[in-house]
Amino acid sequence: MATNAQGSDEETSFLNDSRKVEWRPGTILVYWKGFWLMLDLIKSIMIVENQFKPLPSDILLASYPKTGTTWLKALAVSIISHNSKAWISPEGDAQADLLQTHNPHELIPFLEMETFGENSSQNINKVLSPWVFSTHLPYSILLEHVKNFGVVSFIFLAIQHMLLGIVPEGPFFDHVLEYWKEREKKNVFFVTYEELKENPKESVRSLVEFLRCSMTSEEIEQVVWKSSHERLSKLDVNIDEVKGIWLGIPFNLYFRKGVVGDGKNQLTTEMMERLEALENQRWEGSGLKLKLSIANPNIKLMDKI
Ligand SMILES: Nc1ncnc2c1ncn2[C@@H]1O[C@H](COP(=O)(O)OS(=O)(=O)O)[C@@H](OP(=O)(O)O)[C@H]1O
Repeated sequence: MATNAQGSDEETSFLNDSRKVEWRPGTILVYWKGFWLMLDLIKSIMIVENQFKPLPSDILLASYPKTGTTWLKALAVSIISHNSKAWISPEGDAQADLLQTHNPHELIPFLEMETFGENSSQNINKVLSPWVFSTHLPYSILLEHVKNFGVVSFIFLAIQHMLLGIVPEGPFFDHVLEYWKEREKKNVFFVTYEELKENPKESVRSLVEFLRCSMTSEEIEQVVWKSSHERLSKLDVNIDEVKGIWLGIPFNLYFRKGVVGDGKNQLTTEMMERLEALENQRWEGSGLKLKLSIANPNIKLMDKI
């Protein structure tokens, strides 16, 4: 099927009969293959399907939205740039501290937002292998639509925060469960926000090993500091309201509090109970357990989706 960078209505006409909801004024979510996705995102998946062929050396950071993607991207940049020239500064300096001058999202693009055309960040960022990209897409959709996806190493980060119910890439419980089931595969590294918070050096050490990089304890400490919320949230690049915008989102919005458990302050008892019921229903017997912390106080909980 021919595709252009925008995707076409013809390609997505099969969605006409799908369930749809208006998530925000003007933004329609379509229920597709078990998940709620923005129509434009579905079009992008068609493009990815046609144009992107990952290599075994590529690395995919998969995460549910608001679970700590920005942090994981910062860690990956710090670790990988220590050992390879995956990114270079505009001045051509492979050793430059790119997190000082770039928001992590600028350095590691979302697969589903790439057009793979002449000006894509694949061309801008990828100097040498490995190419690192990220996704909020569910595992099953990637597996079905991205040729060779199975060979890519991927790191999944979940749990601390979440957006529940009818939200892009939701439902949360199903999204996380799909990746969780893959966690024992050799090319998978599954980590949670809580683990990273509780023992950052140990988690980063495991991540360094998974990425086949080598670092001393001091270097790992440096990576933890360089990628920390405390540091990044204060950098000019992430505060400056003029320069600091990516896909229409000001960079400072990626750094709210970063505190595990804060969501409890935003939920009523009834919401907590419904959440627990949903957790029991969807994760029963899986070994997954929620440590409650919800970033978005405006969540809508849905029993049945
Ligand atoms: N470096 C670092 N260290 C620790 N925590 C961090 C970091 N960067 C972002 N955050 C916190 O992650 C939350 C945002 O999640 P995401 O980055 O996944 O958002 S997004 O999906 O990319 O929009 C959001 O959590 P809340 O503050 O609780 O809302 C951020 O504060």
